[in-house]
Amino acid sequence: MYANILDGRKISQEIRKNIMDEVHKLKLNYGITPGLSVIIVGDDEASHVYVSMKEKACKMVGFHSEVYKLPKETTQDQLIKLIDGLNHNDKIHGILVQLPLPEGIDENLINSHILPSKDVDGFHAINTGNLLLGEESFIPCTPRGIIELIKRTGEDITGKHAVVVGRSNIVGKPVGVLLLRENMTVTICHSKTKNIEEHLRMADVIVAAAGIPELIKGNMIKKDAIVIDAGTRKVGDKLVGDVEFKEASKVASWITPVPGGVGPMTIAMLLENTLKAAKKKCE
Ligand SMILES: NC(=O)C1=CN([C@@H]2O[C@H](COP(=O)(O)OP(=O)(O)OC[C@H]3O[C@@H](n4cnc5c(N)ncnc54)[C@H](OP(=O)(O)O)[C@@H]3O)[C@@H](O)[C@H]2O)C=CC1
Ligand SMILES: Nc1nc(=O)c2c([nH]1)NC[C@@H]1CN(c3ccc(C(=O)N[C@@H](CCC(=O)O)C(=O)O)cc3)C=[N+]21
Repeated sequence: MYANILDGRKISQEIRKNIMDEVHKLKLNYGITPGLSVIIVGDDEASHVYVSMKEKACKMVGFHSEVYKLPKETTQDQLIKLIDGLNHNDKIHGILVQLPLPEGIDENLINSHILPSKDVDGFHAINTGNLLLGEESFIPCTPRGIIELIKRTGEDITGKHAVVVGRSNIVGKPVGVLLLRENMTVTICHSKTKNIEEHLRMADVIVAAAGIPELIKGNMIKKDAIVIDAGTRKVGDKLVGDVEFKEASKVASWITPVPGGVGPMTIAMLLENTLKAAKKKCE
């Protein structure tokens, strides 16, 4: 094993500890308890697992947390009414609608019904636009977690080449924007990219977010690259990333494991965003 491991579990624990302290101060000085509402529609098993992880994390740091579990037949209008109520609820500082939503519900439309100041996922068009403009905004949790992991390597990435695999609105695209903000030169690959291996071999930083188990092999990675694997896919009863971990860790300088890499960081960043939303109440 050549690579250093970026231990998302450990880093997220440190972040949570800080959040816990901040929550304590916020309660003591302002009487505010950060509150997060999570809405989940339908009965996708993996989504329910993620939501209960979020709920548990909220409880651990002393947040007020509410989960709304709605049947898959829920209409767009019903969902909007629920969001409207939460927008007006003073106990709630952050609202998250778990994706994907059942067919027939417009995700962008739903996300843009959340007040931008409570949009802790950063998926509202206003937050998305501000991210692109370089203005203050809520930054999506997984991309934020990925940048935090890269920073923890301590390596200077200025002017170096990043290759992102995946262009979704929740991971690939925003992570590309954030890497650009870190002064990297960014290539974004996707399912139509013809010469993906060629791009990968040039990368100083690889961010994998395709959701294809072990798509990226060890021999596609440049020596000493930083490899961040956001992919998570159940194969049998194992959770597998987009990177062939064993081979990749023989060439990369830093690598994230799956599980225990990007996943826990996503949740830590959700807590940070919710804390930030609650703190705005004290300004
Ligand atoms: N750890 C965490 O906290 C999180 C993990 N995830 C995981 O990250 C992965 C991606 O999630 P998400 O962005 O929502 O997924 P999407 O399915 O929305 O997007 C996948 C992206 O990967 C691209 N892609 C698919 N196949 C290939 C291929 N063979 N070569 C290159 N690119 C390909 C797609 O291209 P195209 O656009 O052309 O279709 C698309 O842009 C999943 O495994 C998901 O579980 C997601 C969110 C959080
Ligand atoms: N509105 C919205 N916001 C999201 O942030 C969001 C979403 N929808 N839909 C789905 C994806 C996925 N996601 C994960 C969060 C944590 C882990 C995580 O902590 N995973 C653990 C393992 C968990 C397990 O064992 O299954 C790990 O990687 O170590 C994974 C995935 C957030 N997402």
